[in-house]
Amino acid sequence: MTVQVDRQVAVRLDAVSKRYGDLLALDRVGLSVAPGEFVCLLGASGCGKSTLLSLVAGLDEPTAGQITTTGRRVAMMFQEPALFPWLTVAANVEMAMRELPRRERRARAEEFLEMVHLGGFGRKRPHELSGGMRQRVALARSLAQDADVLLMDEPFGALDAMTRDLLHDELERIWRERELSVLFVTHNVREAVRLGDRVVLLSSRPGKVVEEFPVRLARPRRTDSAEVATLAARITDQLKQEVARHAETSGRTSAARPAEPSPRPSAEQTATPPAETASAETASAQNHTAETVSAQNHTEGTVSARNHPAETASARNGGARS
Ligand SMILES: Nc1ncnc2c1ncn2[C@@H]1O[C@H](COP(=O)(O)OP(=O)(O)OP(=O)(O)O)[C@@H](O)[C@H]1O
Repeated sequence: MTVQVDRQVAVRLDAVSKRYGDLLALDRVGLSVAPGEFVCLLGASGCGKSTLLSLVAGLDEPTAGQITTTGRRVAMMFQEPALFPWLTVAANVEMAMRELPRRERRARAEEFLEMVHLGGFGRKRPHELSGGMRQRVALARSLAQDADVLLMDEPFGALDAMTRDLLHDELERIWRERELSVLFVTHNVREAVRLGDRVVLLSSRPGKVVEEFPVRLARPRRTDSAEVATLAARITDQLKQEVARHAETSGRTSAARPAEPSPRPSAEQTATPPAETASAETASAQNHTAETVSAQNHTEGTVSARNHPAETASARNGGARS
């Protein structure tokens, strides 16, 4: 493993591949996120988006290639907030700051809860909060890790449209205020255009970067604005082509070889994505987190660099894994 510091990028993947047995999940992916940049990652179900995030988080190792992160700390947020149900909201946030003295931890937890507009909810238990509020707690916990790189795996996928809109606004505000670098996975093309400085499209298995779309629209954006819709439609067209191309390729492959059982519905097995969302392909949205992140890591909620030994070198000091 090479360790290097590069302050010019928050995250960089150089020719990163990941193989699970016979399955090539990612194929020589090249991608970078600049410090302070917000990059959204889109692609059909099963193209390797979560795999990519877990490699960057250090939860798994690439089969080939190199990953460089320069963040002091990398925090990860999942679709399910995974809070400890027996702890109060404040204690859940404090968990991310175990190295601090108790009094300081408490004060800082309250600050972070204020930041996500949950001041005064610290004594509640997670079950007393709505889904959106729980996700805010998860966001507060990520921030409490003092992360400057935030990896987000469909964090708002399970929320209703109105709550999602509100959280988009809050995430955008916090991203700006704290100068975070964000790599955000979503199936929702409009969400990607609403939030991203850049939208990166991954091909279907194996996952590979097929196109990048800079989003040059003024902020704050509205998910339902004409400008967002126009770019989202362009990206959706490209995504559809990619899904169709993959269906053709895998059709040829399966004609040559007997089909292997698939652990989850793939893009080509389901309906063509409707305009501006890739999520029609994903019957797996609910299963997703459970499938790709171990229960243990997940219980830790926002997995911090500190909590994961493999992340330590890169996340704390900036470093590269290969
Ligand atoms: N631990 C694992 N062991 C074996 N195969 C895996 C593992 N994790 C992921 N895969 C496979 O790798 C491929 C990519 O999975 P991944 O979850 O990264 O895709 P995704 O794009 O995030 O999917 P979705 O959009 O449905 O969440 C899939 O075919 C999946 O079945």
